[in-house]
Amino acid sequence: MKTVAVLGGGIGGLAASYYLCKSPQVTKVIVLESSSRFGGWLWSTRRSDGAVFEHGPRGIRPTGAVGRNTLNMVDDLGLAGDVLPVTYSHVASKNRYLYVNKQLHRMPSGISGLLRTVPPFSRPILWSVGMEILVKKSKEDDESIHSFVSRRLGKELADIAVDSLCRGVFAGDCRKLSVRSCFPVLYNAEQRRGSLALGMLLGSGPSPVVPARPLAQRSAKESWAQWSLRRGVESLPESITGFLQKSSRVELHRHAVVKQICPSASGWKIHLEDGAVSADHIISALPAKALSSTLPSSCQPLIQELQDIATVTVAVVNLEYDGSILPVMGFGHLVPSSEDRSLLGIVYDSVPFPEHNKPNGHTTRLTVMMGGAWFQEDFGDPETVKEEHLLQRATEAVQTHLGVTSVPSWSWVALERDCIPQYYLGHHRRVDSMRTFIKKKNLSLSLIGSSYDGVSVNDVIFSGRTAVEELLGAGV
Ligand SMILES: Cc1cc2nc3c(=O)[nH]c(=O)nc-3n(C[C@H](O)[C@H](O)[C@H](O)COP(=O)(O)OP(=O)(O)OC[C@H]3O[C@@H](n4cnc5c(N)ncnc54)[C@H](O)[C@@H]3O)c2cc1C
Ligand SMILES: C=Cc1c2[nH]c(c1C)Cc1[nH]c(c(CCC(=O)O)c1C)Cc1[nH]c(c(C)c1CCC(=O)O)Cc1[nH]c(c(C)c1C=C)C2
Repeated sequence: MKTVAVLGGGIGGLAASYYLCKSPQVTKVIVLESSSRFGGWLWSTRRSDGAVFEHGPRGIRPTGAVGRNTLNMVDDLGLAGDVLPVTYSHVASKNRYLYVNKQLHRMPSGISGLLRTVPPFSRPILWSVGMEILVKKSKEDDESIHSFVSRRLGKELADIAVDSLCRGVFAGDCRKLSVRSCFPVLYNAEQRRGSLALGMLLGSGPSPVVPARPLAQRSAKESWAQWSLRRGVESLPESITGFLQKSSRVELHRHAVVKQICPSASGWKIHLEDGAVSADHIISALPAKALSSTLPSSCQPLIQELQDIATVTVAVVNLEYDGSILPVMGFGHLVPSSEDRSLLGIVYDSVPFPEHNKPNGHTTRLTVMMGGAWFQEDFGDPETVKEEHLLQRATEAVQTHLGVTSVPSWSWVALERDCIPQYYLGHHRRVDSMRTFIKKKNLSLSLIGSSYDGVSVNDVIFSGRTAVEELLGAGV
């Protein structure tokens, strides 16, 4: 019987609490969240007229073990009726664009797209994929994503497509990000099969077994590419919080800033701004740097490793326009760093999720994402950047990239500080070394959340589940 303290009430902390709560082995779960709300970066604005705007994640992938796991949770929480699926045949799945040489280019997809030379690329993608089979496997234990893709698929794909992809997932620089930690499927395909193409055909290694419950089965049958929720992605943490509130074994604390955690004879003493709580075990779902500042000096090597996990700041600008203003239909477009270093991309939210538009109004919702690894060099110190400046940069980009000359009828600017961890070269060694330290020192501490084993909502939820399984020694 255990008291477990969960530090941080983002989706990672909530997911861990949800799995803990399902086990009769746990006597008490104490969730400590510093802010006034649970959910962390899952943050949706619901306007009184019914329109929904996402300031964090907007689409969640249903595929793979981690995707099925999230859908199973959504099913269990009774949210299946609120799911907004986007199938692979939807225009938002088929059309993704790159903004290169001041023009939008549809990313090649389907066999015919891969067979032809499609601008901005100078030869067919299938040619690069075919040649890739002949490239020898690397003996390095890690490599930057840019170097990996240049070596295997050619510099052009690395400079344009992969540079953009890394901006559209990590808001990061593919020359610094680790292929092993950011795209383990690609790294494993080379290591196990000697080639990406063969890895894709034959599989690149085992993945956890997660049986599909009805919603996940429906997603596979209907070929969903991504999904959201009717009242926005924030409904997921809200629903988990509702589930936890019903349990007499769970204590949920908002405005509870964790200041210090100290190992004690029986586990941990956790110091808050006002008072302290004790726990047998801690699951930390705090960002790595936040956890590092709570640890005692006896944990010095761990403190240093946690501090060394970099993060980037992203400016997220939601815009609403009257009428249908888009020149093309699709999920959105990404901008490679060679075109504009700090303008990462624009999501055409109204296309995948028209249900989030103002009902009975003809409007278009867009989200412009800026900064990331290039934030400081363009905008300077996040503390001093002005919202009006970010809004102006965002509307100018909509004008130049999409030819929209009208003024947005509504806007929201969010400066999201340190919101995406960057898994730089050697990240896997750092994470291993932190977990080895914890084991060697017999610390009853689990590390979960986006700082370690994947940044997607699915990865973060799965990290919560894995930590609970390791703690309780059973499937949950
Ligand atoms: C703009 C943006 C777009 C994204 N888009 C997608 C997407 O489309 N699909 C996708 O799958 N993922 C997406 N992600 C990634 C995903 O949303 C995040 O990686 C994930 O939400 C991180 O969850 P977390 O619980 O690990 O961390 P967080 O959400 O950061 O939660 C940590 C919590 O800890 C709290 N905390 C911090 N310090 C303390 C302290 N001292 N004491 C107590 N509490 C503390 C914080 O307030 C916070 O609530 C996106 C992220 C961003 C920022
Ligand atoms: C332009 C900046 C960003 C956009 N989304 C994100 C950033 C930083 C964050 C983000 N997007 C995705 C994930 C999860 C990845 C996963 O493993 O599920 C995160 C953290 C999903 C995603 N978005 C794009 C791609 C290619 C992916 C990967 C999964 C998938 O294929 O669906 C493309 C994309 N993101 C943004 C835009 C404008 C865009 C382009 C067309 C916004």
